[in-house]
Amino acid sequence: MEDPWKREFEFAVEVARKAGAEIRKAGESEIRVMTKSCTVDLVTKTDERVEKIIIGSLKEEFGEGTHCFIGEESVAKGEACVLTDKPTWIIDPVDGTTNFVHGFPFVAVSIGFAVNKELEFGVVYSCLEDKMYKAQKGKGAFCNDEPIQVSDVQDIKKSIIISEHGVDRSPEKVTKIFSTMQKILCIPVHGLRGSGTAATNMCLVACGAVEAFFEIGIHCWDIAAGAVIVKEAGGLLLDVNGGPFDLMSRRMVSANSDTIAQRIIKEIEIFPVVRDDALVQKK
Ligand SMILES: O=P(O)(O)O[C@@H]1[C@H](O)[C@@H](O)[C@H](O)[C@@H](O)[C@@H]1O
Ligand SMILES: [Mg+2]
Repeated sequence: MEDPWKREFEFAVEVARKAGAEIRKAGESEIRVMTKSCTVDLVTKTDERVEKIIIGSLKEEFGEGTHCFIGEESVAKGEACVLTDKPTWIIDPVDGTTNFVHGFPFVAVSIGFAVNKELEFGVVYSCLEDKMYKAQKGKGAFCNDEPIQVSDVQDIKKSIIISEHGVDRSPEKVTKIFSTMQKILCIPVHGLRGSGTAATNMCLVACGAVEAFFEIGIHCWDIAAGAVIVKEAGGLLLDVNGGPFDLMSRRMVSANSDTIAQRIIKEIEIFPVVRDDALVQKK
């Protein structure tokens, strides 16, 4: 099978590893914490610096203007968040920023790549675990170059489900989030987990450590890379209402099978979120 984006894929792995080393080094010294949308939506100088390193390296390697970029911290500063047909890098420089600030050991660099709005490959580097997850469309999923695949558990009562509460602390949303988690827990499932980073959660689905991850409130940069990795590991992605996966919708279910996905979807109490491509952009 032809491999038109091989060079971009291989370079993305290199850049993710370099970015991970920067994050580990930064974690050894004072971390300056700032906030974005609310007091618990944290960002650090490391997030911003690492995103600049990633995008700068990609522009240097592939030229200015040939590719588009959607980066979490660039969007936070007002850059557009619109997916066009052009080759587009979808980047979360530090997924699990709150974990990074607290020294909780799950922090990932997430680099997705889409062409004609189709995800071509994804790289997630869990840098404190030194686990490099990667996948190209049609070519399987790997962790540290070993093939990975989703769990074969079909009985929801023998599953672990992973989700996150996000940064929105409004009572109506928190109630829906925890009511959903309570319903799933009391199916009962073996357990509920949350690593604190969507990208890592998706890789845990891909390697069979958990059966499904769902979340309402994530962003395209949290899940673009993980989406390819889950699919190439034999999993599937859906909207939380059971419809087709929509990268920009800020909600999704990723699972090892449709059986598990549909059982989870039955319990999810949906609340509205503003799409990534409807975010107000810099004038
Ligand atoms: O803000 P980052 O750390 O990039 O993303 C985090 C996780 O990916 C997500 O799952 C979590 O719910 C979110 O709160 C947090 O922003
Ligand atoms: Mg992030």
